[in-house]
Amino acid sequence: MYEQFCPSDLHKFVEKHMNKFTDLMSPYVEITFYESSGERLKQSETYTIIQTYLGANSSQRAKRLKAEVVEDSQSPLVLSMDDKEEIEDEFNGVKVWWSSNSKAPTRKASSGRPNFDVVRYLTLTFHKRHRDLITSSYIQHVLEQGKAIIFKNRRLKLYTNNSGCWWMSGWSHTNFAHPARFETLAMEPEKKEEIINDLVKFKKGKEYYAKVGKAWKRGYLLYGPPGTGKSTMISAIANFMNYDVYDLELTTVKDNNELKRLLIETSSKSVIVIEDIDCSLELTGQRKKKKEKDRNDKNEKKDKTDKKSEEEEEEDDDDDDDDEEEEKRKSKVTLSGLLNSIDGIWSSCGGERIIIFTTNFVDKLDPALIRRGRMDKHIEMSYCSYQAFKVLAKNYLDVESHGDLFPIIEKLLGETNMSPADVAENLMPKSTTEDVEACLKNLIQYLEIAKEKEEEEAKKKGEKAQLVAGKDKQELALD
Ligand SMILES: Nc1ncnc2c1ncn2[C@@H]1O[C@H](COP(=O)(O)OP(=O)(O)OP(=O)(O)O)[C@@H](O)[C@H]1O
Ligand SMILES: [Mg+2]
Repeated sequence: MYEQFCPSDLHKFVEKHMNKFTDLMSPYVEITFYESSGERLKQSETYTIIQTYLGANSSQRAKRLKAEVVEDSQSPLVLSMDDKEEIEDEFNGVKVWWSSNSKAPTRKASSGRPNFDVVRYLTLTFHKRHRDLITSSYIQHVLEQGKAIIFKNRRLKLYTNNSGCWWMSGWSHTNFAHPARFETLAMEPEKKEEIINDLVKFKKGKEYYAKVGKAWKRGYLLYGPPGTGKSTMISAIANFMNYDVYDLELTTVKDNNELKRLLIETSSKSVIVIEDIDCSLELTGQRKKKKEKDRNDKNEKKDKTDKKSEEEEEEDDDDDDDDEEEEKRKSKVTLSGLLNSIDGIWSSCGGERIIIFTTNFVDKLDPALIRRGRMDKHIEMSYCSYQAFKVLAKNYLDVESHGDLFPIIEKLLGETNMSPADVAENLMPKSTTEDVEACLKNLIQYLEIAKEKEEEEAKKKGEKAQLVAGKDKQELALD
């Protein structure tokens, strides 16, 4: 007995064989990229990357686009090709076509449970004579470009190891949204240019570092008085490089092992920051010195006091317990631990990292810590120069000159030390009625007061020095 064919079966049969026939005859090849794969229908990373590439390339050409809000992206809306849309792309003079498609859900997933998810996929079509070029180079190009766009658009992250709980270690993060940029950073244009060039060279240096056999990293030491823009510079660097920031608080790191682990956990394309390095490291030394001093003081006291009351002794015991608890919480990171960790991170995971130390007192630092190779570039952040003031005036007041006030400010800035933070503070209008002239006059007044104070202090110092010199002379004469 022949099986009976119903009309729909016949239709399917004809369609299937027609498709096979056209496939055989067609000079075109198709590659399909599915949106999700595997039992748990995990979103395919490749699909997202290609979709991003096509979104960037198609938004000008495609007529129907899909808009989505994507977490972790800087742009509020991310555009991509809508369903059943097709666009043309060209690579090395070869045309290819991409189409965005979807299939109705299959009735059952392999788990046996009903499956309601629409299957989405992107199809790449090209002539079979370009098979090699497309499979070896074009797809690679699409993936690289797509990744670069995702990287450029992502939100930067600020990681901190300071959770507030001494027993908890590891990084926690939040979005990094500091507005500082090199354009708004007040410093001499040549110096700024030099730093930007250094960063650009570093970013493009992957092959160079590989060639000379060095880990792809760069260390910066930013030093200068408070309020001269060290932290602002770090944010400007992170924004310029599009790198995440790891703000490493050394004083909450338990010991050298934890420090090493934290550094190894940092990702590539990041800035690792240790602020006020002089304070962080001295803690260990200071703590030891302080403890020794306390112990000596106590012993001295004991000798002097013949007998102590029981109450006093109990108090002392409590103090010791507190000391021990405090001691446990304090960082046991040592200078050599820090040096080893820094060198370790470069050798074990060498990819694209910048490490920045800041300090107010560069002379206090151990030369080993800041030697070239560890801290490749030493950048002095200095008091506000006239050039730096001009950047601040443009930022805060949107002016590049104003009557004869700029030359007065130039003269005063040359005669006194004022940080850009103080200058900026004085340039900000104190009320809605204050105009540019009022703000500049405020600054002039502040600069004059600062100058007078500096002169007075210098005078006092001079008098003191004279006094000391006079005394020394007298003593010498008596001898
Ligand atoms: N060079 C600068 N360019 C632009 N703004 C600056 C500059 N220096 C300081 N400022 C302003 O002053 C504020 C304080 O500066 P910042 O925190 O960067 O100083 P710092 O050198 O890190 O100081 P500290 O040594 O106390 O940490 C910033 O928020 C910024 O508004
Ligand atoms: Mg700072």
